[in-house]
Amino acid sequence: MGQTQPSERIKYVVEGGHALKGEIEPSGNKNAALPIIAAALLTSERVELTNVPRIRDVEALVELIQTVGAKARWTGQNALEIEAREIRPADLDPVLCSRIRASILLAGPMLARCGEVTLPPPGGDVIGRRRVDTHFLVLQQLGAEVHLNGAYEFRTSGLAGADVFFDEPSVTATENALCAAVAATGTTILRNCASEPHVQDLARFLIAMGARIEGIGTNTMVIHGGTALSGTRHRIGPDHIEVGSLIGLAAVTRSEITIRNAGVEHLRSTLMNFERLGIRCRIEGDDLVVPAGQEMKIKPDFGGHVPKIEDQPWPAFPADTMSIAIVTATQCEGMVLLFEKMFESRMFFVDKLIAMGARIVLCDPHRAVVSGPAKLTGARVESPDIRAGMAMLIAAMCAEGTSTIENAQQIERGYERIDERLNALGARITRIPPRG
Ligand SMILES: CC(=O)N[C@H]1[C@@H](OP(=O)(O)OP(=O)(O)OC[C@H]2O[C@@H](n3ccc(=O)[nH]c3=O)[C@H](O)[C@@H]2O)O[C@H](CO)[C@@H](O)[C@@H]1O
Ligand SMILES: C=C(OP(=O)(O)O)C(=O)O
Repeated sequence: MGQTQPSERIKYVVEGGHALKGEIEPSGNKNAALPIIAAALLTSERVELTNVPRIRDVEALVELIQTVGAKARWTGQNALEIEAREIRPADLDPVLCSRIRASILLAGPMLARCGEVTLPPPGGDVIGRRRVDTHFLVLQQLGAEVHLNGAYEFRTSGLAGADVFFDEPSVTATENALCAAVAATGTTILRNCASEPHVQDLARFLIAMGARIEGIGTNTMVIHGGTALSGTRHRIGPDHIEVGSLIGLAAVTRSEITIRNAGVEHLRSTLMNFERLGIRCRIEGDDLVVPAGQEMKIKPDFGGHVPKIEDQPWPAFPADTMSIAIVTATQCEGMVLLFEKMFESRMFFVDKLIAMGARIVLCDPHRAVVSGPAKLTGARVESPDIRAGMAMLIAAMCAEGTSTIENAQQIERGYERIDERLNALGARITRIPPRG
């Protein structure tokens, strides 16, 4: 079922300096598809999902739900059917779990269906410490016992609603709590929880299954648990991080592109921060036009002070768009501080941009000052994580000469057929090996 083997090394050879033109549609949101696939285990009935991104992380989670007994079948390029008639808390492959962060998302649904699950530690992007404490905190309050024994052992004799306060608005912990709470008896209140578009999408999916959830899109959700959950059909929403990536890409390559069905209601903080870099987009219905000839002048704060782009929990600027903002800023006139608060090593990739000619001072693991514009030159670089990989692809596309991006399978964990889709707009990306 996997499109590429885990051990397969992929590289992109990119010829820089080509402007793009045309229309593109974002894929479904990876971080919505993952909890929704896990939540399909909550019912024994058939769930039909469309607009599922066909990416490595999704393929890995599909393999994991098959291990516990679910039947999963791709019925189209982006259509996935799941039927979890009989589920058992089988041993999950530690290597597969360590490849994706989302393996932890099986905790809530498996507790609800089987009363137990043992999960090897999750993986995901290597961008700093990936804490799981919030997952334990919230699931314990909903009636689970958690033991650390190399793997994480979750067990419950019955989930019960509770008034839960999150120590931080963790995205995947909120998703686990939602799945546990819909199956718990009584009412649950989740306070200080996450509210990202993918959390909202999961909540809507659960409602379509029969759950009762209030407060979607806010940091307090109320769940009236214990309702019977049935099969349903659901379309995964567009990936707002991919939209942010496309905006940055269009701006630095001086291209005009139209992003169709961009999910504009989720783009306010993204658009606001690109405007700080002198990049303005036009909203036309649910499409987003990135016009050519952007000003690309960083707007100082009032009084001429250096402005700041910082990530924060939703609805503020998403952490996953930070690497894209950094590479985009290298092509803008002026100076800006980029402040990443969530992960200790997400910014380390800037040394690769510096090697290409970018003017960046990494002040500490969380803050970088970018001064632009800088002429970038093609180089051989390696992608450490999904978003840094995309940032390097963007850099390579606006650089003079040819670049090679090694470890591009990282990019493909999060972006579907990105080489093909960008080449259709005029990019020159050669994937090695070619797609089979
Ligand atoms: C599969 C999935 O959905 N992955 C996303 C999810 O990961 P994930 O759910 O793993 O990330 P969390 O939301 O739990 O937290 C991420 C990190 O940020 C820190 N933290 C969190 C909240 C906060 O207000 N302040 C803060 O500093 C945490 O300590 C942690 O180190 O959310 C992250 C933050 O949006 C994204 O980068 C990931 O793409
Ligand atoms: C950090 C990311 O993903 P994950 O949490 O799956 O590692 C990301 O999508 O940028």
